[in-house]
Amino acid sequence: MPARCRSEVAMNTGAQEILLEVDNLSVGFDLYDGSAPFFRAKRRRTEVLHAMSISVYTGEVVAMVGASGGGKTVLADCILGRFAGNEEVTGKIRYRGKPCSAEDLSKLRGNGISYVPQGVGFLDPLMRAADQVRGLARGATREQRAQDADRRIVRQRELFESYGLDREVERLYPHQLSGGMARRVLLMCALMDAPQLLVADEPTPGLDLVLAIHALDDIRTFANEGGGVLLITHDIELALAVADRVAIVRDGTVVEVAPVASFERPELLAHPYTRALWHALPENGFTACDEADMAAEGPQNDAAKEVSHGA
Ligand SMILES: Nc1ncnc2c1ncn2[C@@H]1O[C@H](COP(=O)(O)OP(=O)(O)OP(=O)(O)O)[C@@H](O)[C@H]1O
Ligand code: NI
Repeated sequence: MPARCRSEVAMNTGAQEILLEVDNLSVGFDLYDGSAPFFRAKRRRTEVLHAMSISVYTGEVVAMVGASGGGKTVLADCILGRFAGNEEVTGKIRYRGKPCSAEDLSKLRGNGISYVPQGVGFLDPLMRAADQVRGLARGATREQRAQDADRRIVRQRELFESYGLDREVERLYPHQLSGGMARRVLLMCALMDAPQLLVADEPTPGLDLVLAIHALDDIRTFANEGGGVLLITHDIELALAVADRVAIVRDGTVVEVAPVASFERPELLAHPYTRALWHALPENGFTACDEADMAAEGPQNDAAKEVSHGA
């Protein structure tokens, strides 16, 4: 992992505006008990997000770190207005201060908020790489759409060049792309429409180190130029390399949001789970977490649980 991407690119110093506020979001899914015969199957509600709160300002990268199954992708789906239909959702999501319904959020997708999905299965298997990145041309008239299509070709070629993808790759279908190429195509799809907020769900697995650094630099540069990024990752080292703040997710809730600087001194970290993650970093001795101790201990410093941005 890169030592500190943040030092390589000057930080944005402009006034920050709030882009995204997730406020006390809870999500429960209705599931049917598969062990019972169909006509007796009972519906059971399982809550996977519990009063989750997180904010992202312009100019910052907020990393969301936590174990598998913690609810990070469910949160991303909610922000993108992608609901399965079998869930109950409470709480609020605001974009630029405005409370958004599921419909508002799905309209913002590609029009302000872009997504880098976790799986390469999001690519259309029947569409060539260049067309996936270009997306649909927009415009009220045929002439406007033709102009937009030309602009998209130029932008797609810039992105391909910057990500080291040859012209031959333009014509490949997803099954012909390597894992690393497919991930780059996903990232380029998200950057195509000049979003304000990027929600990136594990954008680097499958990339070699050089490309992972490139992807992180790109995410950092995007924020420095005034965008905001919610970067979902398992990898705390990656989070510390690129983010301004790190939100620690555990069992469907954010247990702590800490500025990256707090990870230099574990006593600045409020929650035992965050400190356990810190101790598990190779440079800090690689000590395994003791789940029982963490369950017994609560956060030690409630005031540090949610820190203000840029703190
Ligand atoms: N449509 C759904 N119906 C029922 N349960 C779901 C649904 N989508 C997700 N879940 C459950 O919600 C929980 C959180 O899943 P999620 O994919 O958000 O975790 P994650 O933190 O993104 O994990 P990973 O790091 O492995 O990607 C899991 O227990 C998952 O099984
Ligand atoms: Ni996930």
